[in-house]
Amino acid sequence: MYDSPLAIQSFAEFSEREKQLLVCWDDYLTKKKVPSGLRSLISSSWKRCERMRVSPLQTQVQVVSDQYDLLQKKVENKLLLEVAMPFMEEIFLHFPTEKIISAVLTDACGVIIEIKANQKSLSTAESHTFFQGADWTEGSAGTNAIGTALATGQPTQVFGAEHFCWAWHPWVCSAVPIRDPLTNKILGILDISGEKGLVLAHDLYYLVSQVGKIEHNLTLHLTQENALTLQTLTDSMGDPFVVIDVNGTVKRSNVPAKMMLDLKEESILFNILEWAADPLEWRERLSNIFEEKLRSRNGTAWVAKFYPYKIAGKLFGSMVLFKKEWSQRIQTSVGHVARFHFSDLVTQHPSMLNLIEVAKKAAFSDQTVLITGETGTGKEVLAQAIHNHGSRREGPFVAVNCGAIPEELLASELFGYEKGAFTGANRQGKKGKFLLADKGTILLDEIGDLPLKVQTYLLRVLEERMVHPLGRERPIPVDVRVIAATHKDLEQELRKGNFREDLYFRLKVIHFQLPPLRRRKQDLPLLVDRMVAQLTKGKRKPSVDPAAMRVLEAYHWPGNLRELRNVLDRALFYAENRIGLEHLPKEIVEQARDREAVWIMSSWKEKREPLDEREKLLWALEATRWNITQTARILNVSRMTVYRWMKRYGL
Ligand SMILES: Nc1ncnc2c1ncn2[C@@H]1O[C@H](COP(=O)(O)OP(=O)(O)OP(=O)(O)O)[C@@H](O)[C@H]1O
Repeated sequence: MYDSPLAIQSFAEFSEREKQLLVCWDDYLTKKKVPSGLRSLISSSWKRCERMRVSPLQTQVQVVSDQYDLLQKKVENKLLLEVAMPFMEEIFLHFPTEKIISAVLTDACGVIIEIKANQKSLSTAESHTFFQGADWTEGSAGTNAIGTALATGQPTQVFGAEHFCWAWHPWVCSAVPIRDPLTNKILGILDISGEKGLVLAHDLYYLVSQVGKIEHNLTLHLTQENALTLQTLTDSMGDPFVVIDVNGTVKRSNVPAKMMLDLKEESILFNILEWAADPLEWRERLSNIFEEKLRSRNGTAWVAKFYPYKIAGKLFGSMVLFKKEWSQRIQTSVGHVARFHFSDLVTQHPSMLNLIEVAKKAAFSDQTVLITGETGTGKEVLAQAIHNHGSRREGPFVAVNCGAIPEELLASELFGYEKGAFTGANRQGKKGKFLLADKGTILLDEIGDLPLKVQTYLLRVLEERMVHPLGRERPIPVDVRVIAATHKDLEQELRKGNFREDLYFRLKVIHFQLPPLRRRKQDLPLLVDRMVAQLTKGKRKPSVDPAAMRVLEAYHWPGNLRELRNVLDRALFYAENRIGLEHLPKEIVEQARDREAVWIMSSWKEKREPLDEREKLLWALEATRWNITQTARILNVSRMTVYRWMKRYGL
């Protein structure tokens, strides 16, 4: 049989085809044989329905979403909804006014998340479970344009008795998958369903062209979002990052670049830093990946790694990532002095308060301490506070980032070497970090990255309290308190064979696990206040708007305290005497709002007391900072309804 995506080719064959299809449907169900007059896309779908035990006599489909789940789905599909809605409105305007016809949008699982129709159509659709939250996949609803388009990934029209379930035989529906422009994954389905007689009124090709426009707009949004995500991501990186054009003009830079390299947008990268090589030469090299050494104005040595920035094969410039030279990077605290004290660990969180109490006691012992926690939770800050509180406070605090040192140099960096120990070694020999930390504390940061060979040396040092510099016959006694830190799950590394069990138990004599910031939200106002004070260093301290604080409280902080500090640093860079929403990265504001909206819905759910219309409206308006579109989405009504209710309740 022909396999056009269209159910019928011309209106002239309408009644003939209608009868033919009914016979096909009857034959298939009674005689169990595939009728010849059927499009193969339909016969394949019927077979799938049989396998999935869909009842051809069912009159309803599964409803998977209650109000809360539906809201979750809307939040997850926020961008799709935002982009598709204007096109659904446009389609709706083309509908014949008195006819039963609706435009719907589903998510990638075939669940309806938006519907546009006149009142009459809505009531009819309601009786056929064609409403928000209903599952229109083939498994739930049998052959239908939405489910079959999802199953085949193709634009699909399903007419009359082509529907596997008789209850939808009075209908015709057309559906087109909307795909993610970047990954080509189906994001959802746009569908028009209506009375059978309207088969030609809603041309499948019109829908295809509307979906084309939706996908185009999605590309534009994604490009903008990517730029925003990139900005937030690069701001929270901690290392300077810039994008330059082919002339070396800085087009984009993150906060660390502005602060540490004193770079401004539109300045010429090659003119403002002191380069080891002639910048003119390597301008030519921008189409390749390469590294260059340089010094910033304060004398810090950096390595800049250039990555070509190409769009569709054309070179636009370069993305440049700066890293401190490893010799400067491995030592995280400056001048072997610990800056942080327990008084810096502001908290009201019960488990943090308890941790601080135990850590204060631990500060007076010489036992090895292991500090674990996600990146940026303050592991080094805690290590410094322990050092500064105990009897070693007058001694040095040496912090070593084990993950930043090339593996072949790690042992000599930690334990030192005698003069002439190996080719390329410093003539005078080198005192290792352990000896530098004598009478003080050594922090072995990123201990999870320590190669197995060096783990063996370290275990020996811990057991013997002696170091063996390379090339030296006799070991040297050393009096060091060891604190190790990692964001890795060491037990998992142990199971994978990447970490020695004996070393693990030796290190975790006292173990502190720092909670992520999202689990100590009550500390946010305190932390913000303290960090803003630290960052403004005695200058006039800007206030933080309550709205901005609420966003900070709602955000989930994957980069923890470091990310918070970077966000505040960035905000202070732009703000004058108050930090407002406009000074926070847009992505953080939007994510926080979405989360809050979900939270509001869940608290309604928990409350279980029916809220009246005005109360619900107020909650939703508050949650979205009076954003009408978002409020409408939360309440599952149109924007016009929100305006009407606001007027009705004098809001
Ligand atoms: N209690 C605090 N008060 C102020 N700032 C803090 C505090 N804790 C952490 N920070 C900030 O967060 C940054 C990251 O902290 P720290 O380096 O201790 O985290 P970490 O857990 O060791 O991170 P990583 O695992 O990435 O090494 C610090 O540089 C500091 O700016």
